[in-house]
Amino acid sequence: MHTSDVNFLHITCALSCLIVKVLEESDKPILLRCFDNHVFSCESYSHELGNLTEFNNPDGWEFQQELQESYGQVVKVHGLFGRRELFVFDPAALHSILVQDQDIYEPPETLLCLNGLLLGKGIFSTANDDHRRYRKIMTPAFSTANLRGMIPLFYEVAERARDGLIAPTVIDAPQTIDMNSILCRTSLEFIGCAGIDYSFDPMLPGKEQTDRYSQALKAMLPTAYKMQPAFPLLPFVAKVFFLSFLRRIINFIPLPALHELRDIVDFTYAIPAELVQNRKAAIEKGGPATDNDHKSIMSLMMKSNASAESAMHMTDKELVAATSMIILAATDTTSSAMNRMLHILAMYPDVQEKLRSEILAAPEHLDHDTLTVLPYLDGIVHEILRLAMADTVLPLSKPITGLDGAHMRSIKITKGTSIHVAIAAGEDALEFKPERWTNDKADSVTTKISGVYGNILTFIGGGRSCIGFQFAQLEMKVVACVLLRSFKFSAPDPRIQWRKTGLTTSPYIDNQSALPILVERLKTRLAHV
Ligand code: HEM
Repeated sequence: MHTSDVNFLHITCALSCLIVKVLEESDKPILLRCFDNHVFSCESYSHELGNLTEFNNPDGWEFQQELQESYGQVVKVHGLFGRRELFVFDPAALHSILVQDQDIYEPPETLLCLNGLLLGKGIFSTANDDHRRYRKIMTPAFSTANLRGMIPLFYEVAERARDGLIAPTVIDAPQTIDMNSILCRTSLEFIGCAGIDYSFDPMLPGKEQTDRYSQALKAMLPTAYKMQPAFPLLPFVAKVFFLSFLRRIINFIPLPALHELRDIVDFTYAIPAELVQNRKAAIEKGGPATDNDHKSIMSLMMKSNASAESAMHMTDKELVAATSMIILAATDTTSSAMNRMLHILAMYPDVQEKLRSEILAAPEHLDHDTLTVLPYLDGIVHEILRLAMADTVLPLSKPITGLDGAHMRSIKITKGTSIHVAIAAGEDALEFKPERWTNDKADSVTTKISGVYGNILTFIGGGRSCIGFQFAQLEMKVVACVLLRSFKFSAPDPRIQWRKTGLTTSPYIDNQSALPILVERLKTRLAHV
């Protein structure tokens, strides 16, 4: 089964664009055991913006694919004002960057500063020990035991989407529905309810989603990226100016995008700040704020404030930053993956029917452990999330040849070089094969690349890997179980194109974000809708 027409593989990272920066001069990091290929330099670029335009272009994934196909395992690309950057596909190099030598590769300071100015101090705006501290505080909230407790919430949200957003439209006859808007609302509501115990959207029939907080968060990064050429100044700005002074200066700079961004930042601070205060007050009174409260990620994180270890305590500001960061990290990424899933299922009726049979043979409400082991569902979700199968990517063991003709087994990386981590590669990378995941086949590949499981880099790997990958997989599984029991999906609009939007990809038709799919109610199977 080939899906080049869907280009379904590209789901990218939450916030940091998968660029890391080398912190020390070193011969060590990139050990390339590649065949006699060249470190090619990408020829076409602008002197000011380098290759940024190509990377940020809605069709930027094609550019990355072209780089890999035309040049090889390591490509020299151009950053802002002619800076040398590397694009790396080689699995041994990726392992070195993400796992083995991760301490000498960190996200660029500009990016950490940007995230810090927009969201506050937290997991997305810090490096080294600070980052490790935030990760240590947040990790227990994503434990299997806690995820088990969240499953009923996931079902409650998916069923509200089914009953409020889809069923009323298809009650009499099949209809073409924009599933993108429904899945975006659903994924936000998932993280709202299970993440911070806050309902963004009642998901009632005929009502548009109007939550201003989520819309402001969504607009934050695209608005900031309008000022990307000024990003190199951010570390200086963050070091020299107090935030309160900076805020005052902004009022006098005649840049509409900057003012827009200031208002977004103010607004997105207010809601989590209120949530944190309410939760603290409830805890002080001795009980949870609501019935679900004790299960949400936020309240689980707040538990660390009772820890005897003071480094595990979070200030109110840190909790506010963590709230916004979790919502940003969890929303577009998951809705993009769920969109892919429905698009693929609508394109391949046999796959959809096979999955529906497995779901119908199981009880209607599954617990965590059953959701993790339904084999075909598991294969589909892994396959949708898969980005690269490294064992087929690169011939190994031979040195690389530099532009000067010299053979190299390693490349000297100068301090400050930015490295782009390639997350989609592989000979059969564009083929949709859920079967490759059955019986743990994917884990038996020979060349390991450091992802969180089974040789994929969808969630990156190492110390900055996605903390919510199991949360996301469970959301996708619950959505598949609830929707496939009730509806049949078919005839996706052939004009749907997957485009890079900010940091993830979304389905588009004529420059509008949309995933029109024909939805039919399965009457015999759904008495209650
Ligand atoms: C299909 C859905 C998802 C995808 C593809 C995804 C992907 C990623 C990637 C690639 C990173 C690394 C970013 C970087 O280093 O620049 C990341 C980090 C992160 N993700 Fe996810 N993510 C998803 C869902 C979620 C969810 C549902 C949550 C929370 C509930 C979450 C929370 C986080 C956090 C907190 C980090 C930062 C980890 C750190 O820096 O230590 N993600 N995610």
